[in-house]
Amino acid sequence: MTILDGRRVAEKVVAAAAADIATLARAPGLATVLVGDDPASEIYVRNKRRRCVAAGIRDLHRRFGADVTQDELAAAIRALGDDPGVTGILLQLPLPPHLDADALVSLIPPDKDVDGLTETNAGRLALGRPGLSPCTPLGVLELLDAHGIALAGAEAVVVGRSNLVGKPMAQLLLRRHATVTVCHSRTRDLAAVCRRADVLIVAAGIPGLITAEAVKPGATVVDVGIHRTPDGLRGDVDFDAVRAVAGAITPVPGGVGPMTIAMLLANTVAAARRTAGR
Ligand SMILES: Nc1nc(=O)c2c([nH]1)NC[C@@H]1CN(c3ccc(C(=O)N[C@@H](CCC(=O)O)C(=O)O)cc3)C=[N+]21
Repeated sequence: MTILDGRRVAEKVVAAAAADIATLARAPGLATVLVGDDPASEIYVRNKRRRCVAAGIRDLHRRFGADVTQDELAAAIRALGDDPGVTGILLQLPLPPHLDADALVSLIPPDKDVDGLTETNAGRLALGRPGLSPCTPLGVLELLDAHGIALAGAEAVVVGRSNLVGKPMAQLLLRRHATVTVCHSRTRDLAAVCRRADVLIVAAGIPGLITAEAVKPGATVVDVGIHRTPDGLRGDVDFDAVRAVAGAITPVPGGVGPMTIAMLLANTVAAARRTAGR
């Protein structure tokens, strides 16, 4: 059984991004936009900024109170979009409920959209054209590739259908010639579908959802979930039970999370190149 070590692979991706940045005429500038005071979001954004700064990215953080209006935030995102010194924009989700996240994401110029969340980038991914894709699914692929896990012709099952993870994950796996099934909360007999998977990717947001009976012996299991429990950080996969049947598995923490941040750096470099026309 192989542990898919996200921290180790992330180090390599970050080092490659830092080397790329050193060759650019001007360092990329990433605007992380954080609204409100959700403690988990604060930790994620702090980690993202720290890694970016260490790689030579200019940190253009913007912080707004939970009571910011849609119009104020829209004006701020438009200003970042117009600012040539800002080469990437990340709007941390979720937003407080009075804000329309879709409308705000739509204001991000597609070539500054380091999260790959705009309609343009989702469409580019669906059509197989070059663009920016979401960091978490990109990180999952990078982690699988680093461990030589074959995707062409493999049965891949994705649990979860969010715009940030499940849907783009399915698109990326299709692009890599996997046979892709997408499951969700209304799937009948989730365990039976998951058991077909050679590669099982779980992004459901439900702690411990995947137990050993849902995993084919020898399968690769990637856990995108992250939950703060009294026993510490846990994923969507019952790690201790599933590791006994899986051929390879990601830990939480130390699996997909560090890869997400590493791919943010890679996307920030790609976005800077796109906006500079290189
Ligand atoms: N617009 C947007 N883009 C995102 O990419 C995005 C988002 N919104 N909203 C929330 C999720 C969550 N996310 C994580 C990033 C890093 C870790 C990470 O570094 N995890 C560490 C543990 C860190 C800790 O929580 O202590 C690990 O798994 O080893 C986790 C989760 C990005 N997200």
